[in-house]
Amino acid sequence: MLVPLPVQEAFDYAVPDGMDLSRGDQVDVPLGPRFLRGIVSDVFETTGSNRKLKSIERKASDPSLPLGTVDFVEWAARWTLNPPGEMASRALRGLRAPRPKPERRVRRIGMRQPQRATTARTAVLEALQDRSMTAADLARAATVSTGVVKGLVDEGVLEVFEVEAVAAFDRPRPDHAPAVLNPDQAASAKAMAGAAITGGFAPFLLDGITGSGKTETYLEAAAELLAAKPDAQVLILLPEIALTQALIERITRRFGSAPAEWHSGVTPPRRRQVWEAVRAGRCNIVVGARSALFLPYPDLAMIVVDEEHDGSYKQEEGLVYHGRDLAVARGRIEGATVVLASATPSLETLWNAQQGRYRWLKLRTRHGVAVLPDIALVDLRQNPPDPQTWLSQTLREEIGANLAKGEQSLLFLNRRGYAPVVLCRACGHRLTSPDTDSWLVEHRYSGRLVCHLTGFSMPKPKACPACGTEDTLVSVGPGVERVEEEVRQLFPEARTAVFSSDTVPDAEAARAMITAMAEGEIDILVATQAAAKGHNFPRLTLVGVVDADLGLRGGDLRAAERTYQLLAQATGRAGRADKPGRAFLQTWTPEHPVLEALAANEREAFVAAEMAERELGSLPPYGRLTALILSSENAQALEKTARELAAAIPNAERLEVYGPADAPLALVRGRRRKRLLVRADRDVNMQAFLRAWLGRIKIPASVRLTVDVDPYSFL
Ligand SMILES: Nc1ncnc2c1ncn2[C@@H]1O[C@H](COP(=O)(O)OP(=O)(O)OP(=O)(O)O)[C@@H](O)[C@H]1O
Ligand SMILES: [Zn+2]
Repeated sequence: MLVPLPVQEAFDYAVPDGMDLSRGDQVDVPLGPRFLRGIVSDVFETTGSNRKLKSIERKASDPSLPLGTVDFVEWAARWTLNPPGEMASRALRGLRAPRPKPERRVRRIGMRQPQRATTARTAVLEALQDRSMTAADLARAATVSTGVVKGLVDEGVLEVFEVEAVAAFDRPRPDHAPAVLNPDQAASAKAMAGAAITGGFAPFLLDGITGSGKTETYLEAAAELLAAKPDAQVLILLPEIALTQALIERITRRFGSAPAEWHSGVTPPRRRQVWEAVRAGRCNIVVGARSALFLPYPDLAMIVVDEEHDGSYKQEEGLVYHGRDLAVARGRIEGATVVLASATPSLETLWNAQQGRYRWLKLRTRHGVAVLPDIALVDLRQNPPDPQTWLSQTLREEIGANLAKGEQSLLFLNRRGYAPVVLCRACGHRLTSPDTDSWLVEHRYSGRLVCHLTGFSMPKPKACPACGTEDTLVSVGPGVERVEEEVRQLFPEARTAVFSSDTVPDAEAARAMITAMAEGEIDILVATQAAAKGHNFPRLTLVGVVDADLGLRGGDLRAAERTYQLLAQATGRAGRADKPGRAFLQTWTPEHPVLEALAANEREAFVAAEMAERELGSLPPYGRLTALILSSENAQALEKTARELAAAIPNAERLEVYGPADAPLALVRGRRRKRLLVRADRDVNMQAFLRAWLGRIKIPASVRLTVDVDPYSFL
């Protein structure tokens, strides 16, 4: 039995006589004074008189989980070392949400006629006929006010009744609005669709430059699959909620019906509807965030992981897992086709493609007349911005010229807020978060200083908290808000906007901003990575990267890879339609290999150099890593646990453990943090090693241990 508790084992319960159970069934089981919802993982006969087992209370009326879903959560738990019951409870999330409120609709009572037939009333009855609708829909259909509908209800011509709101997911129509694919696209779509129709695990890398039509291609593959197998289910994962609206609209246009949407921004009642529809096979296409992997698909035939390289697929809080890796695992378990799509695939995925584990499909050109933008490096040593400004002469002139032509520009800076650091001119004190090792970032829109790590915020103080002098706090460095300020001063007549998670907090706001951009209502968009990936802005022809060195300074395992990906994505927004695009990267180190590779559009050379470095250190994808993070409010308990953990390391070959050491972020929300890092060759069974190790020691309640298999953050 898998029950949602932080333990590694499954629980045993006795099956009452006459209860017919099988793997995947939902049951309620007693645990102490409570009942918990469990998933049956195994049913077996015991012999002999073992200890007395408690009995299952009842079999739930909720639908069972499909076997593939149970296999998947168990596999995911073993791989990530998360408790299986907690993984399983992920798969029940939508079911725990409340049902939507019943819908109130109106319908006619027999053939009763109104006493006085006005034009408005006749229009209502004509619009309604013998159907039922909500009063609001009916009024809209008849173009009258809802008062007219209400009048007819009061008179007894119409009646109000309640129906359970069932989400109807219309079947996608594969022949609704097919795209005409170019030869590369068509060959790729055919390969993916063919594999999905045949069935069996088939992983693909869909490797196409930005704007080459990867989305177009996998949607055609999905269409071909659904034409051959109308009951098949397709899951499309996106790294950011901000990208979902555009894709949903595209799918709706392509298939004549909207897909289901699944992410944290979807209301709980809606999530319940989606869960039930997916389980019942009433829904064929799901667009979602990584958590959509846990839905109970009975017939999953294709999983697309769009922008597969994106670090947002890694869930860092709570249950730590990598959505892309779990997508591949789910595909293997379901015997499905998995499509990893990207213009800048991760080194892990490229490695798998090179090894022949993934079939490698390539789209080499942009669709139609569009071409990749020309990328130029702006050497800030030759061409420095004026003091307290951030745009070089070159970039200013380019933006001005673009504006004069009536074309759109995007300025990319991956930093939210106004200024990343606030310091005191009098004593040099830098303002930090009170309980966390991080600088406070100034936000002018909200007038607050914000810790980006924990969300802590406070008003900007008048006096320095260290020396008490007034009016000495200065903002150092730029964030997007500050670049926007500069743009407004330089080009007061331009329509300027900021796109970051502060100005675009949810899917609705993203849709509004993307529409404004697509319709040409914005001239200059200053954006963080929230706008730099995946979007399709047809009128955008100039991209300026304000600080191309930013991501290279961190120096963790993937700093170069991530910077390459992010800047290739950002510059790839330019020139996607008929007009050619240009991109300018401002840098103090134009000789950096990452920037040289970007400017020369030489991804292969960059990848080869980066792979060679990883191979030297036996680092991913040539080796495997796992991080162990210990944290506690109690410094002594933390020290002691770290020492015990270090003393309990099992012997193992081709595997090393580094640490414990203070984490770079040594204090978060008042908790001290220590890290250990395990590196192993690829053929070492990392999970078995970790289980043996962690089985040797007991972690006290005051210390939290997080196991991060394949870490992306090293803080
Ligand atoms: N075969 C086609 N017919 C018509 N339009 C196409 C075709 N292929 C691509 N396009 C258009 O080209 C543009 C880019 O395509 P798409 O968004 O699918 O590219 P992508 O490779 O997914 O992009 P990115 O990696 O940058 O997110 C879109 O406007 C799309 O409609
Ligand atoms: Zn001071």
